[in-house]
Amino acid sequence: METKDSAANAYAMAIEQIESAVKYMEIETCFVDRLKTTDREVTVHLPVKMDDGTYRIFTGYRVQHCGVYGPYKGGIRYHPDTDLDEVRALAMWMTWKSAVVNIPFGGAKGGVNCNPKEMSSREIENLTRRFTWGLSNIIGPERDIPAPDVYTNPQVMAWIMDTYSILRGYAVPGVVTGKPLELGGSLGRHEATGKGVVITALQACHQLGLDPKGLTVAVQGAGNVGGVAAAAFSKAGFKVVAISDSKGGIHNPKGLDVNAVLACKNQYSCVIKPGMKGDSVTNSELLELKCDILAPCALEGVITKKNAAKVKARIIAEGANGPTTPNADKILHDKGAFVVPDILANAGGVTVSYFEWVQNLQNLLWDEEEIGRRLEKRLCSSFEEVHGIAMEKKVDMRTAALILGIGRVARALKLRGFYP
Ligand SMILES: NC(=O)C1=CN([C@@H]2O[C@H](COP(=O)(O)OP(=O)(O)OC[C@H]3O[C@@H](n4cnc5c(N)ncnc54)[C@H](O)[C@@H]3O)[C@@H](O)[C@H]2O)C=CC1
Ligand SMILES: O=C(O)CCC(=O)C(=O)O
Repeated sequence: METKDSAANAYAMAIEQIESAVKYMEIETCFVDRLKTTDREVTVHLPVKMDDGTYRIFTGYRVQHCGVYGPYKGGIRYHPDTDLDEVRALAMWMTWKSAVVNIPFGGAKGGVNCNPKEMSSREIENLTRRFTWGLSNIIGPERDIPAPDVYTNPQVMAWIMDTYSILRGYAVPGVVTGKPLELGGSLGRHEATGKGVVITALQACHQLGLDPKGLTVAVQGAGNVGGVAAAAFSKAGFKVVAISDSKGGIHNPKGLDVNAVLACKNQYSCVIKPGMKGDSVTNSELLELKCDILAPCALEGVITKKNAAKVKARIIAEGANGPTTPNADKILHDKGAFVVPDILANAGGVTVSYFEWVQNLQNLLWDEEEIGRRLEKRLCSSFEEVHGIAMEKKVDMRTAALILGIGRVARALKLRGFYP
């Protein structure tokens, strides 16, 4: 039961989602209980030398939810609001996501409670090396493979890889994905999540009989996911009418010059500056704009029971993890909105991370065309599977994706010998 209907507790959201999905499944209670708990939760306290010579203690987490399929997998976020419950939820969503796209990874997530915007590059490097050292016994190419998430990037992955490699005594590129290309990163990984949002949104348009040409899109978030998604929507013929970042957004109903907005973000760390064709918009206003597709690509818990009825988009393509609360899901479903859930819409990232890991283990390099082709094929077939379940069981796409993901994980647990 959802009481707060906000991002206040992502873990409560994740548990409520499991409870809704299992109502449509034949699954023993012991599996449900097992999947509501995590395999391992590590909290580390990290003394970090700051540029002024003082030390600050940061708290970091790595939660491994379920590793029945293979190594745990999931990003690491650096954010001032990160806490254990958020990381637990994100780890659970990783388990379902990998299962939905049928990738042999378990779910994990990591986070450090910090504000990287107020830290120098050296301080972030010191923090990252300490964090890696703290996790060094539980991560590794066969154990748990981090990747970028909010406010981390390929450089942070390079520091993780370097620290882990120093501890092992040889270079271990497969310990992280989303690395710089020079260190064994994969072509197409940077673009994968945002492109995946567009690939799955196109599938949703197809299901609804909508011609994508000229459909309007509002994108919340202008980082790795939102920025790439906005550019890919525009390239695919959609009209992007709004883009935001943490400071607010820009809106132009006639369509934005996406490249100019992203160049502004790159140069000035904001999406709007005087002289640009568009009006400023707050992040909450953006969610309620008149548009055909809304792509929340920033943080969790932004579409709630307070604003869901005011969302005008016909398709919600969830680039972010957990942007919609369970109460909001019901409201959106009742008003006929088509939600492409996070564990499908943003699964392009982990899919190409899997390709990166496979390339690292085999010491080979696939070209970008091959990666793009494999990514599209996997996302489209996963969309079809999820949509098929939604039709058969008469449920929304999130419930269908959870039924698929939870079902696969429960079957794997049973085969491994986790019997009632
Ligand atoms: N990077 C990846 O491959 C994947 C990321 N995700 C999810 O996508 C979301 C975004 O992640 P990234 O783009 O990687 O992070 P990022 O750090 O590259 O970008 C985050 C963006 O969100 C904006 N933002 C931060 N707080 C905001 C707020 N309160 N309102 C509006 N915008 C805000 C930032 O300004 C920035 O533009 C997260 O939910 C993450 O878990 C999901 C799958 C894969
Ligand atoms: O690329 C990965 O391994 C995971 C990315 C991630 O953190 C996510 O999908 O939420």
